[in-house]
Amino acid sequence: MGKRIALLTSGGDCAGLNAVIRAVVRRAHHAYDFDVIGIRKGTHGLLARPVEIEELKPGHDDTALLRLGGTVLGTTNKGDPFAFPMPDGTLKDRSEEIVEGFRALDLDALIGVGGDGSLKILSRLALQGGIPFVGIPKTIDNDVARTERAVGYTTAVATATEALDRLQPTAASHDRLMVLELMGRDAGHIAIAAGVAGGADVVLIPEIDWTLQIVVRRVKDLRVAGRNFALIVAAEAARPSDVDGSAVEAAGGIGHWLGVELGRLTGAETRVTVLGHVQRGGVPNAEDRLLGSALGVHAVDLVAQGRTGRMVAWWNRDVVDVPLEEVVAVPSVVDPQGPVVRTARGLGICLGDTL
Ligand SMILES: Nc1ncnc2c1ncn2[C@@H]1O[C@H](COP(=O)(O)OP(=O)(O)OP(=O)(O)O)[C@@H](O)[C@H]1O
Ligand SMILES: O=P(O)(O)OC[C@H]1O[C@](O)(CO)[C@@H](O)[C@@H]1O
Ligand SMILES: [Mg+2]
Repeated sequence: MGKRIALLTSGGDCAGLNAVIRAVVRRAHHAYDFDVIGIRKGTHGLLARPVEIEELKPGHDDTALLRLGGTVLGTTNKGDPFAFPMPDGTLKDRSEEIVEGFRALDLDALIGVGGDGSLKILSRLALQGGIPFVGIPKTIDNDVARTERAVGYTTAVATATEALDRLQPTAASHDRLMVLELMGRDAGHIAIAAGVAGGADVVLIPEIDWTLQIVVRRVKDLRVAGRNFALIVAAEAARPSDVDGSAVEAAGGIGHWLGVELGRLTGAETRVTVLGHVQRGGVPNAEDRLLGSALGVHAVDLVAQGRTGRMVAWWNRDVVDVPLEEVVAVPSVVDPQGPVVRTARGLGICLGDTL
């Protein structure tokens, strides 16, 4: 008899999630005759009573899902089941309610698509409830360990690069300094990649110590060298080491703070763009569709083989799987000695630590 497997998406949405959903449903039905139950809004769907679910069946028109941003299942990055915020302001462990919700559905396994935070939560729930679980990495932040790429990352980098393509001509036309703040809760993967691809003059990321003083000097040097504009990229988590970080929070984030400070200290007319959720939405690029499809197929194969407690991953031009406990142990941040940083330095991009 075929298995019944559940599928949920969790954490911040990103482009390519629907390609994953399509792949899981197709593989489950066509190769194994499994039923797939979609759980709505991540773990919230299993907390609700009645649980919020829908049966997912492959349709002849499901290719539309490949092109569709967001997640048709809904998602959440709020309401940690182990410390759930209650209306009275207290935090409550509601994990057992989720396990009960899962058990009541008489399911054989759970596939969860999530970033670092979600995969940590879902693996803990799976251990506690004895739920056979397979994880699929997705996050624009690309900070999931043991995979070279998470679904959604390359689309976000393409969007951020396009933002620089659009900022450069207007910066040059108006003799302006443009600051672009990019997402990345704790990591600078989007900023360093888009900074290189989009020709930034300065890229500031949390993994490399940088000072405002050096950024100011680079901007002034550019002007002396005859450049009439500058492109500064800052990851949202980047903070200067020569200024109290609270000033950044007070300004409303690193982008706005840099805009004020660089304008003041260089005399350049400055404009700030905070790209925000534009990086999460939109049509997935070909790479995220391919990655999402490959990881979705492999996740179902693992369930079919009874090889759970693992995350599917992209490594060395191949689809592989790794133990979840290795994934959740540490996040993947930008390697200051790695190839992208070396490339940036090789191109003469200032990373705020040295001129
Ligand atoms: N029910 C929940 N499911 C998933 N994450 C939750 C939940 N409640 C709270 N969180 C917290 O929200 C954060 C998840 O946000 P985060 O944005 O990092 O999501 P993610 O799953 O890691 O994916 P992404 O990085 O793409 O958003 C984590 O720090 C996690 O602890
Ligand atoms: O959608 P929210 O709750 O504003 O979360 C934003 C965060 O989620 C992400 O987009 C993905 O983790 C981060 O880059 C960002 O810090
Ligand atoms: Mg995350």
